[in-house]
Amino acid sequence: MSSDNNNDSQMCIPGMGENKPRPRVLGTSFFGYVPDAFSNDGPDFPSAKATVSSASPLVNLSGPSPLPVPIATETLPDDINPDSTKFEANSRGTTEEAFNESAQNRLIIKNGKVVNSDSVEDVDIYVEDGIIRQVGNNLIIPGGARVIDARGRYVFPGGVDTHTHFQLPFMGTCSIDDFYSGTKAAIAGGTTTIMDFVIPQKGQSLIEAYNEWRNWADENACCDYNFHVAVTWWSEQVKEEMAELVRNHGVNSFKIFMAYKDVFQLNDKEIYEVFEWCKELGAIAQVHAENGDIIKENCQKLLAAGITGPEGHALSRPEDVEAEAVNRACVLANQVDCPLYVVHVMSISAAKIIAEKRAQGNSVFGEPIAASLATNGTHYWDRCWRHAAAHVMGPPLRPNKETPDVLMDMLGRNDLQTTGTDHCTFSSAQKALGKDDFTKIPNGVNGVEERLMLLWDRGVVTEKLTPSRFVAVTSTNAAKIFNLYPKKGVISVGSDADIVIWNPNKSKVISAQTHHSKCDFNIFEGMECHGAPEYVILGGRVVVDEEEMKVVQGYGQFVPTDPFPAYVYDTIKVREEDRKPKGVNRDGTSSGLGDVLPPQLKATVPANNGEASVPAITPEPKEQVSPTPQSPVPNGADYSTPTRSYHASHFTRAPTVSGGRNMQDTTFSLSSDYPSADDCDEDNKTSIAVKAPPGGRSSGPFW
Ligand SMILES: NC(=O)NCCC(=O)O
Ligand SMILES: [Zn+2]
Repeated sequence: MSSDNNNDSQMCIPGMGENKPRPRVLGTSFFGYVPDAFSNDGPDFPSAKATVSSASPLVNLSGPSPLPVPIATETLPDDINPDSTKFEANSRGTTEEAFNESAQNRLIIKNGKVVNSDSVEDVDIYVEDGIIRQVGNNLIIPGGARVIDARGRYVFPGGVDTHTHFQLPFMGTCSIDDFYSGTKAAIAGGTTTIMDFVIPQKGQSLIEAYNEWRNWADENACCDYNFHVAVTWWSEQVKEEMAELVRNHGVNSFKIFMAYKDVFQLNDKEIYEVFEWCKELGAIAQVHAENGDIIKENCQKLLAAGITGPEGHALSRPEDVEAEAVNRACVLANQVDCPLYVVHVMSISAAKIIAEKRAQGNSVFGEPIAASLATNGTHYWDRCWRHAAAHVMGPPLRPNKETPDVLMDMLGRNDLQTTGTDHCTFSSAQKALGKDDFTKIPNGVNGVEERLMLLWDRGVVTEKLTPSRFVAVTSTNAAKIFNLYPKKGVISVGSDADIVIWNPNKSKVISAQTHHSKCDFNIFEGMECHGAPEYVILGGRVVVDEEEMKVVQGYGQFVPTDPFPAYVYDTIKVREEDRKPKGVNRDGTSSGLGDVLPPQLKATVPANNGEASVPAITPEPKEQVSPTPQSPVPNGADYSTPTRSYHASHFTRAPTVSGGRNMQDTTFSLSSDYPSADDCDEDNKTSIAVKAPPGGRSSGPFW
């Protein structure tokens, strides 16, 4: 529920520097605490020991269900946050012994349609101690677990929001949603992991800034989280601190700004060097792509011409100013074979450049956000200043009303890969800092709560996205790119039990009156979404229970990310090898071109112009994954029969005992001479495995 409207106290920076970072008790290894998750012998459930010697019977899920055991509702009073409790413990694993030793840490989700990025299956899920222990049918599980009947519902991995700014000190104020309200809103919408940005001031130590952000998040986050770190200045110290963050602080991504001149913006030489260093460290380089020099000039001209309102913001940052920067960032990153992730893709022109560069083999990923996928920039011309200012963000929303649809189509085709929100909210009072000058309006909009509902309504219901593609772009791809996979982004044995049970037949109307953000405005106000979360499970705990919020302040865990994500860097290695410069051996005996042309030149050479016959490099056209059940597969393979047979052909290791994908398997395959950034991505396949498919639209009558 929206509250605290226009409250000055919201502009402070709560808890700044008071606490030390909280150690992660479970260790940095994804699966250190699930030693047998991948063994064919089957998982050794902690509860099994108790089960054998106790009266608790084994339950066969194909038989009658045991009575549901309601999960503990938090009982600690919390005056400040009435619908949550404060988590007093250091970790959710160690101090909640009572929870862990009781049946309440066991959960069975039955009868749902389980959607992963590469499959849709009618299977049950058994969760114990925060981890998915079994996936399949006729599971043999310990008794006394809570049962959730998911009949008629989809069940998919918790959302991963790649882009938030909670309590960001910015433009003379601080974004109003802190790590408590922001993550609560995330959970309400089905997102269980957020990735926020540490943004040091120019000249500030990156480690010091990182520790500040960790303090804010560690005490308050209701959902899991980690950090990208912005490189806002450049020096030897910054280089060393980037290495330190990668080595010892679980950071594997760094963002540079091409905008915010004189504040955060780096020049091209610096950007080149940051990219080169990211590559060396095995990190992902991220870019806020807008030409800050042009924006500065435009702003001065507009203000001089008397345009001071929010429309000036849009006019100062036209689409080609974004597209130019995206292109430049791609060129720079490509010189040093650095993987590039373009945050908040706001325009068709920018998205097209990403698609073109990917088709040329660049390692580049594009992240449209909830705002660019569901609304447009005509709002900047609204007669109400408050309304127009509420939409101010950079890059701006585009006045072209086609933009959201085109970006959604491009997500469906894998021209774009992930979705975030750039959730960075400012109250109307905060936005009013720029009432006489649009350049002073704090930039930022909401979206962390609405992202999944908007993606489902505008993507799946319209058949631009299949349910599997929805999962890919709301969690799996992000998890793969940032090396969180398979801990996050998949429902499989050994993964964190971050699960959403989604009712495709439920409708919700978005409103600032009912949202969980502290902001007094919602840019999606009045939009009706078909499909909404009914249950959200985080680390095995039911935090949205039939729509009732049961979040716990501080329950969220920091999730460290390792460098060199295989999903990204396997391709980079191949590409780098392919493009290694080689000199020409001029022995005087040959005329014409040698056989050492680099691949990027070969494509432009007529076949008979040299000694070697040179195939043109034509990337495979990307097909939309059709939502039509059991669609024909080009090579004639029948992927409609048992899902795991598809896996068997695609993966090299044996499946797990329940038939799940072996998480140690690589997703990388040398399927083409010249792979694009994620040819290894099963989401690119022209078909997905569908078992007892829902058919047609996701709303309306269900199977
Ligand atoms: N995007 C925006 O307008 N605000 C958040 C800061 C940033 O990402 O530029
Ligand atoms: Zn941002």
